[in-house]
Amino acid sequence: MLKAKVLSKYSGRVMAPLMSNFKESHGVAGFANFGLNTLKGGNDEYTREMLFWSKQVRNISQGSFIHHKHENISWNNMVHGNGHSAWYLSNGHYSSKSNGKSTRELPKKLLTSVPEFVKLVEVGPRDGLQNEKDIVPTAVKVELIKLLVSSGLPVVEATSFVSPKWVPQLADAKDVMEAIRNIEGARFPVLTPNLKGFEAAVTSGAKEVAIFASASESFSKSNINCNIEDSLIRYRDVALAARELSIPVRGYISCVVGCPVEGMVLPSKVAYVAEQLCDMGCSEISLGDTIGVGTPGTVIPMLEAVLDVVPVDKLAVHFHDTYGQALSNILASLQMGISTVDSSVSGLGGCPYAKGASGNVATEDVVYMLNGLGVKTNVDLGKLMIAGDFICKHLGRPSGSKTATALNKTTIAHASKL
Ligand SMILES: CC(C)(COP(=O)([O-])OP(=O)([O-])OC[C@H]1O[C@@H](n2cnc3c(N)ncnc32)[C@H](O)[C@@H]1OP(=O)([O-])[O-])[C@@H](O)C(=O)NCCC(=O)NCCSC(=O)C[C@@](C)(O)CC(=O)[O-]
Repeated sequence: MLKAKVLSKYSGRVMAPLMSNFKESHGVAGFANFGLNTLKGGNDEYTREMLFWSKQVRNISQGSFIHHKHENISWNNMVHGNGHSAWYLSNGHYSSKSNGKSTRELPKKLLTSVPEFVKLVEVGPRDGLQNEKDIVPTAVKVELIKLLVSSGLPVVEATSFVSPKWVPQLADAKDVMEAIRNIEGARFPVLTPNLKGFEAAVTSGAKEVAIFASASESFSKSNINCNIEDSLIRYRDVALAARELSIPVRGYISCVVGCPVEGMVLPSKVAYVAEQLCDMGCSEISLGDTIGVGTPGTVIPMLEAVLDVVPVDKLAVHFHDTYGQALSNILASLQMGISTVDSSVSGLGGCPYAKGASGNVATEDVVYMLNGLGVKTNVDLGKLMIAGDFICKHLGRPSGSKTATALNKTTIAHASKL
């Protein structure tokens, strides 16, 4: 019932435009075409949904979407500043602020379901720094966290209480927690893979924890050294201990679209793990495209499957940007009602157990897009860029954020004319 409702609600709005892209890319080989190849792979579940969408495209192509295309948005509009996305200012900057219209006033068919407020969960200090070749000093991590909080981010994932043999980059978890103990204005969840990690986290002052399961057996084994069922048993113990202390638990699911070893991951597998995490009392479930292979074409069916079993207000999305698809996937997720988005300042990150995966979507890019949509985040983009500059200088490399790069270039270009 819910499934049918979700499909009828989203397939027309979201999938019709997407299907024409599928058609165009049909037949292109390689992993970059991951979504489509999985659809072509003869998998029944996908094939059924594919047929459904094709029908929707035929029905809609004569009607609302094509017609709508001419109504409000054109590329010229956007670039020259009459649209909602970017405004050229006299100081040589583009502002991503919308032109004062709320999301509700934006083109109705595509954007009415986008939430008015999005909670950003900054994962840079944890997901970002866990993958650095050189270990970042504790003092730098702490300064980064302070700068991120001062930009207005409401949640900053601070570190992980995992085995230091597995992730030496975060072996200073206790010291980080000690140093940020008195920082106000944000919440600081930490990753805990088992009871040992949970107890250490609580002793170090953690008030929120996150457990991290996988939708792929192979990734579960390489990341936490056990299969999915055993991980769920472990996590039930953590969730129980947390409930006794009234500590909220976030549940992650990795590899929600693809796995570095197994390839395609079925939406039903993701939904199964999501339901288990929900049943054990997770207050939020973050769906991670760990290797960044998803496109809206694979992300939407996955979200539909999860929405059948977990209420939308409990869901968060976590996209790595390996194939440059993260922002489109986020927009599709927002259109489906999800209002919590994970991101990483300057696009830091990657998972040490997912070879080839690049960083998370950059927080600066997400804030820029949300500003353009008129969606509130309470994050100050300028202050966020200061945090990004700080960590990039320390790491000795350019920002992974296109927004930060563009705004910094504009500033330099403008200054050189003065
Ligand atoms: C889960 C384990 C511990 C199992 O590791 P194991 O080796 O199977 O565990 P064990 O119970 O046999 O213990 C081995 C040693 O680790 C110690 N140990 C055991 N637990 C802890 C602990 N909590 N803290 C500190 N030490 C610990 C334990 O005491 C023992 O020490 P020894 O006796 O050899 O000296 C290990 O595999 C591990 O730490 N894995 C974490 C790996 C990790 O952090 N990966 C990155 C997470 S990112 C992710 O999952 C994706 C996500 C969330 O970002 C979403 C996305 O991007 O999509």
